[in-house]
Amino acid sequence: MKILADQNMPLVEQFFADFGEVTRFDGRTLQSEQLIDVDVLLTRSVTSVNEALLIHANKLCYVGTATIGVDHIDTDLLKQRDIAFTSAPGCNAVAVAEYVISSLFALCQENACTLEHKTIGIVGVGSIGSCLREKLAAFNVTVLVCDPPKYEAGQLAEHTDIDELLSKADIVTFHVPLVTTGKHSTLHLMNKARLAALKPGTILINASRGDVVDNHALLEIMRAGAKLDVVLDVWENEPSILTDLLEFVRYASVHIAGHTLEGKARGTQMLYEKLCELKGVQTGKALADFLPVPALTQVTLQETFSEADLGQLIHLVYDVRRDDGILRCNLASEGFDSLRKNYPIRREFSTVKVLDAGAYSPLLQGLGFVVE
Ligand SMILES: NC(=O)c1ccc[n+]([C@@H]2O[C@H](COP(=O)([O-])OP(=O)(O)OC[C@H]3O[C@@H](n4cnc5c(N)ncnc54)[C@H](O)[C@@H]3O)[C@@H](O)[C@H]2O)c1
Ligand SMILES: O=C(O)[C@H](O)[C@H](O)COP(=O)(O)O
Repeated sequence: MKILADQNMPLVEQFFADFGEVTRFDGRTLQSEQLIDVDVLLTRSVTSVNEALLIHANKLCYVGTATIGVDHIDTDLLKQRDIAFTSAPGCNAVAVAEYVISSLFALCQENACTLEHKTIGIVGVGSIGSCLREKLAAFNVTVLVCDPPKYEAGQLAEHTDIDELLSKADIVTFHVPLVTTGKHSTLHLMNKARLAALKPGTILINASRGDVVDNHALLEIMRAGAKLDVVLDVWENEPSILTDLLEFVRYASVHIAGHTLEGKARGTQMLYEKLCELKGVQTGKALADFLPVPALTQVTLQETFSEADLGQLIHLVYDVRRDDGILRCNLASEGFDSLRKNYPIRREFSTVKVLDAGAYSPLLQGLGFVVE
């Protein structure tokens, strides 16, 4: 079996070698000829899997994307051609939720405020939105959620209309798929009118897809003096992003919110499990067999630890400002894709055991730390 895998996908050889020969490709430049005689295609979000790419795919029987978003895949075409397909739902939900938590604590530190009594609007309450909601549950905050498709399907008990949510929220964070048609389209969900209507001081976070926020409109209102704390992980027209926006963005990163080692590796594992299912073989390999020991494994809290120190603990594991620095210092010389490819190792909160957490145990557990 010939397996073609994106070069930025970890652990493919470890998981897939028993199925056949693994060849790597550059996700942005994959050509249709490279799919001749290929049985399995494993992609990330930068490869459009469409008619043009599959024109020479004479043996393709399985396509997997190690991502949650599937806006780069023509799933109808795969169905028509009887090619099995899977994405990796939930693989990086924890990673993105931790990106948001890290951003919020960094902003609180720099703005000399706390999360207490803030109203946080989560738009899109799927894997990521729900994970973030759970992490925020132990804090004294009001969480408003907006997810019309889920609400209409009876899968969400409460729901706040987007415009009402935007009018009330101190913090609004987007976790929707990119949908370009229909009544729940998310293309420019944050258009100029909605951006302009945000209260001064609002924190606006987009770690979903760049096109969900109209970047030119955002630039326009920021240039006109809007007072927003903007955090952008995703951008319109990646990798050629609107660099003029950077000076108005508090934390900017290169679409890496989901790129913890665990998040990326879970994606590969999920594609492996699907292939095992398709081939009717047992899944003999687990993530824990391959993940390296993290650099930081244990932290002991002292009696003096208080909620004011929480940011320090969170940022020990992951500080979004590292990634902001990477983008600002290297974008011009390295380029967006290269910074994604060479993203430094990042681990999840669950890789760190917190000792002597005492009264902070529930809060820390809720955030995802292991508490003993
Ligand atoms: N920045 C990153 O690294 C990164 C990582 C993972 C996912 N993502 C993006 O985040 C998106 C969400 O991920 P997820 O795992 O939570 O997906 P998910 O499919 O589990 O959840 C998405 C939710 O958005 C809801 N939704 C759809 N249209 C909506 C609308 N118009 N308004 C409000 N809600 C709407 C859906 O009903 C669903 O509940 C992905 O589609 C992907 O594009 C980005
Ligand atoms: O949709 C997703 O899962 C993410 O956007 C994904 O983690 C990031 O994209 P990629 O690294 O696959 O290009």
